[in-house]
Amino acid sequence: MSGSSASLQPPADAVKPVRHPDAPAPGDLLGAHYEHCFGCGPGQPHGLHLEARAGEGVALTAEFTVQPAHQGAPGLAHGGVLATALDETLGSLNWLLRTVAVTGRLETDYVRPVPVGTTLHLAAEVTAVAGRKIYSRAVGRLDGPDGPVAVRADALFVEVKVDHFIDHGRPEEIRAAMSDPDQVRRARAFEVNP
Ligand SMILES: CCCCCCCC(=O)SCCNC(=O)CCNC(=O)[C@H](O)C(C)(C)COP(=O)(O)OP(=O)(O)OC[C@H]1O[C@@H](n2cnc3c(N)ncnc32)[C@H](O)[C@@H]1OP(=O)(O)O
Repeated sequence: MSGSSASLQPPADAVKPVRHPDAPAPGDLLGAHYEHCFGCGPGQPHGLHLEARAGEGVALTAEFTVQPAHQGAPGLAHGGVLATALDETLGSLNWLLRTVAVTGRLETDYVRPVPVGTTLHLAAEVTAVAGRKIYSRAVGRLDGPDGPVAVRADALFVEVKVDHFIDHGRPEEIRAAMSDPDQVRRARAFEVNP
């Protein structure tokens, strides 16, 4: 069974997403937005180290290889980790819009078990935008970009101001991220247009 809930159906006045003119070119790796991000950061030993690559329009692809640290049942990826991979992939789309946004709702279908050692091939796209609301979907496949579907998600991201992170984040990490001398890294920690 699948199908997303009513709150993930774009309203009648939703518009098509517009790729930002400064978005990375199709085929370019997006790179980690923040060193300590559990989804993509190189500084998280047990993180997913997910690598996303810009596609055409407001779409991208990503890969994540399931490690032993990501198990739920013996030899199988934990469902929450797979949801994280989908969330991270979907969240990366906002970089192509250059909109700062956070996940409001994420609905996941688990279609096939994902063994440890598997590389999950993810593809995601923004389907519609309505004011601050960004509607998107993603699919994760086994054995290659055209392999069998293992997971699917529909999501709603909500645009926020950078204050969202400043007001709610733990001061130590906020201070460290804000004092990074690299201007691009500093901005991307919050996915703000540098
Ligand atoms: C830097 C980027 C990193 C990316 C990492 C990957 C992405 C992530 O994991 S982000 C972390 C997880 N997410 C969070 O922590 C978000 C926590 N939630 C919040 O902060 C707030 O609830 C937030 C910002 C989503 C919405 O709050 P707020 O800004 O007050 O907006 P609010 O007025 O409630 O909602 C705006 C619209 O979105 C809709 N909406 C908000 N949440 C939901 C939801 N869960 N389901 C459906 N609709 C929703 C509202 O109905 C409203 O719609 P409308 O404009 O039609 O009335």
